[in-house]
Amino acid sequence: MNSQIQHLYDIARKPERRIIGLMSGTSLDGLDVALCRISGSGPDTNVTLEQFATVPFDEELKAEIRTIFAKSTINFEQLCLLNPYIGRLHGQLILDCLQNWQIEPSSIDIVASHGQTVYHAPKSQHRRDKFPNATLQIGDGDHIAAITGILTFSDFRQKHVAHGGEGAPLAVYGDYFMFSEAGENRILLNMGGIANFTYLPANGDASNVFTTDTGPGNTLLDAYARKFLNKPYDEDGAFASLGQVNPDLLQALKTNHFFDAAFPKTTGPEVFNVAYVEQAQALSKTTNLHPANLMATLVQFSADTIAEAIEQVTKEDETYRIYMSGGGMHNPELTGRLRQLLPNCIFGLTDELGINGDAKEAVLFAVLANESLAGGNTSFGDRQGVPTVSMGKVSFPK
Ligand SMILES: Nc1ncnc2c1ncn2[C@@H]1O[C@H](COP(=O)(O)OP(=O)(O)OP(=O)(O)O)[C@@H](O)[C@H]1O
Ligand SMILES: CC(=O)N[C@H]1[C@@H]2OC[C@@H](O2)[C@@H](O)[C@@H]1O[C@H](C)C(=O)O
Repeated sequence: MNSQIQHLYDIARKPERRIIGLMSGTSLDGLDVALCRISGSGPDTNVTLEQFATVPFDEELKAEIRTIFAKSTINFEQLCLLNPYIGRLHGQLILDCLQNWQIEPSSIDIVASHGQTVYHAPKSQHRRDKFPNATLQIGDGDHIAAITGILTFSDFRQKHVAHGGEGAPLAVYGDYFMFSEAGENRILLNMGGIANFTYLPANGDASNVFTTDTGPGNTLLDAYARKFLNKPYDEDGAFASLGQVNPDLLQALKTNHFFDAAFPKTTGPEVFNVAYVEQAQALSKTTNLHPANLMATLVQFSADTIAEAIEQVTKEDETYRIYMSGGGMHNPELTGRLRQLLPNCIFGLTDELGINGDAKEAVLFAVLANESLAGGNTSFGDRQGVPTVSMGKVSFPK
């Protein structure tokens, strides 16, 4: 037997595994590196976050990725070059983090890498009947395994697509395994570039659990922060706080079939981008809006669409706790508006549940790899969008 197969088998049988989860999201802010200690599987999964770092991307790398990111027409050579480049870079960043933390790479069992999404195209978006849901993440796992010498799981989303899902959101699995609590209706709200939430009913019934994207989180705010402020984001919503919401533009922004589609559903910056906003401005005759008013309207757009989606799963006579994560939780303009819109919900952070909200998505991929190794038995019912599968492809270091 190939000794690497034996090694994989041995890791799968361990009572506890050390797994590094990696996430580089739609905001292109940096690589989230979460070193987790995980035991059990399925609803008995136990995660301790040992270390966490976000390694910021420099402007040069962001610019390279942006040449192909969420664009329907790109330079194919650039895509081909970035695939191994990002894999090697992620591998090197893992080694750097381990060195900072004074941890030997040989003590890590698995790397679980999301990669960089470069294009996301569910059927509802591409609308070409003969083609399935589609999504593409790059930063090949073979390069991460070769550089780090650590067994690597990667490319988690394709299996979800192969079983009828849209390849996202995958948060449903990790959120159910880590955060489901009998007796409490929970909503795990992640506000990254795109916002999504997981609904965890108090009865703990896996067949009622789902995660759905709600639309933009920070992606439009960041795009206009780059444009108006020459900064990667509007820190603490300071610029947005100077503006007034324009109701006509807000209405035009909310006019899109994505918001009428049933849960679970996904989207990305392929839809919600500067061109989308410019079109809404043209339709609502608000092209001359003051930049601060535009920013305030975009914050309201994110808040309204998140709140309206959450209202669809909440009942007036029940209590819900919302646990926030993702960069948007740091923006008081966004969270303040959400609190106003959802007065019946009690707001907190996933940190209260033991997982740092900035690390949550990276932890998810560690949990998914753990499930592929040691679980895979939890049924989420026979629903499209939450297939019961083991995700991730294996890369051996040699
Ligand atoms: N202090 C702050 N004030 C305002 N916004 C902030 C602040 N801190 C972080 N953010 C926002 O959070 C973003 C990063 O969020 P996060 O890392 O969760 O995104 P992501 O993981 O790339 O996205 P996705 O979940 O869509 O893949 C930043 O680009 C910025 O918009
Ligand atoms: C295709 C893709 O990368 N989607 C991301 C993105 O970022 C947030 C939202 O859009 C979510 O659908 C997903 O990531 C999280 C980790 C998920 O799959 O749950």
